[in-house]
Amino acid sequence: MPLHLLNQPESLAPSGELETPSGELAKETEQKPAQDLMATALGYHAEPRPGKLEISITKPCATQQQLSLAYSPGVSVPVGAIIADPEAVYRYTAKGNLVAVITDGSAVLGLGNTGPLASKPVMEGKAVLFKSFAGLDAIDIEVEAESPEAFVDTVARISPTFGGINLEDIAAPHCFMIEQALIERLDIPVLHDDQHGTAITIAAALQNALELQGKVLSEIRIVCVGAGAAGIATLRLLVTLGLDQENILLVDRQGVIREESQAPHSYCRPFISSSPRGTLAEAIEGADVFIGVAAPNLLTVEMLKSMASRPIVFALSNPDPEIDPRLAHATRDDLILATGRTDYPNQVNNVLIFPFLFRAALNVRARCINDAMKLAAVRALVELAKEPVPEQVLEAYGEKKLAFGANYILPKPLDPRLREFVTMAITQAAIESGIARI
Ligand SMILES: NC(=O)C1=CN([C@@H]2O[C@H](COP(=O)(O)OP(=O)(O)OC[C@H]3O[C@@H](n4cnc5c(N)ncnc54)[C@H](OP(=O)(O)O)[C@@H]3O)[C@@H](O)[C@H]2O)C=CC1
Ligand SMILES: CC(=O)C(=O)O
Ligand SMILES: [Mg+2]
Repeated sequence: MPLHLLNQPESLAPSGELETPSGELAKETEQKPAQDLMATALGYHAEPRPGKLEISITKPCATQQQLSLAYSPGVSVPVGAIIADPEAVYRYTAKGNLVAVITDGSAVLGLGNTGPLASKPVMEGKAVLFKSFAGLDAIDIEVEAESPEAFVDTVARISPTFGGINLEDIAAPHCFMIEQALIERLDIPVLHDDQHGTAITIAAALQNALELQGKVLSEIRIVCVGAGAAGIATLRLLVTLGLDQENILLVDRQGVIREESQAPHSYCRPFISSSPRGTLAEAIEGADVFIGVAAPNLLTVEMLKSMASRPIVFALSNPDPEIDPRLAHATRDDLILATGRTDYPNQVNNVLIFPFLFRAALNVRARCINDAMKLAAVRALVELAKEPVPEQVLEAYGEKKLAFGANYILPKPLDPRLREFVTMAITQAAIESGIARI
């Protein structure tokens, strides 16, 4: 049974009671929905058969002739074709539509280092999203690796099977070196989703939220809690898009990262601050934007109250955000709030991006996923959020109306337009930037 659910009956539930005027949550009434979620989630994963994936075959294999084509002797013919021309593998095998979702289990959602075995439901889940949102076949691979080098070696050795490698839930700082090493070593796209999928989604959501709040990226002051995969990649992308490096305070367990010696790893270096502010409470005072990619319940009511007018709070730790959304909304009515969860408005989650980055990359057989493709993905999400929302999406979410505004800053993950709109934008960027192979 997942430890997280067992140990945290206060885990947020969408239909729980509102907080009391004093700000305390009515815990007793919350336990019921949390227990319901436990039972429902376990039942969903266990029945009618364990897990969320199965393999299906695409060629008939019911007669002697079909068997002799699928297996010996017929199968030797495509083998010969691939020996003669390795690119023929894309014509005669499933490689070109197959993505590996690979983890070492070191940073699983916000649950921490669960190890590879316990990460399997999350990785199967990512594979489900690849298939249902982008039509890509994906298989989860959980690796027991004694070092980052061993992990890289394992992934490189199994890479001939796949058209792309989605690295998932690998903790900083190893994730940076692992992704870079694999990009250099392999000729298929490799992407660490928690870095780039998250950064792209946050960048798009932030641009739209800023527009709604009447603020501009180059002038805002931002506090990011979590100096890991998601935090570092997001700040890098936001700086590329115009955020002033001087206006960033990056916070880890020790507080604002202000000195090299205090930084948990060298990837923090560009974001070391000279500010006198040391604690999160000091950092957040007057800030326009809070980005939480760290752990639950780090942003207190007092901190939220101390932010600038019309603040933006992205509390993105999964499954439990840095602040309870109901508490946040009860504290301020001028904020725009997002979480990583499906059961609240404004889901800022990399699911909006990773299926389509790989769909586009595999469509044109791109050797890698480059910056032009990532920036095109940001723009596509920004634009799609401003289009009228189809009836099908309203039905899927049980909503009467959804329109660009404080409670709808990004398209919903179940929006079928994402597949065409976002994939097309990324594909176009791949072609124009010259990395498409077909
Ligand atoms: N909504 C979304 O789409 C996504 C959300 N996330 C969420 O972001 C979080 C981080 O993920 P990721 O970057 O991949 O993981 P990493 O392990 O790479 O980074 C987590 C970082 O957060 C820090 N941290 C943990 N607890 C605290 C704390 N109490 N105060 C300050 N810093 C803290 C860690 O420090 P230390 O190393 O000392 O533990 C580490 O620097 C997770 O909760 C995850 O669910 C991630 C990706 C996508
Ligand atoms: C969404 C996601 O990838 C994470 O929380 O790790
Ligand atoms: Mg993840």
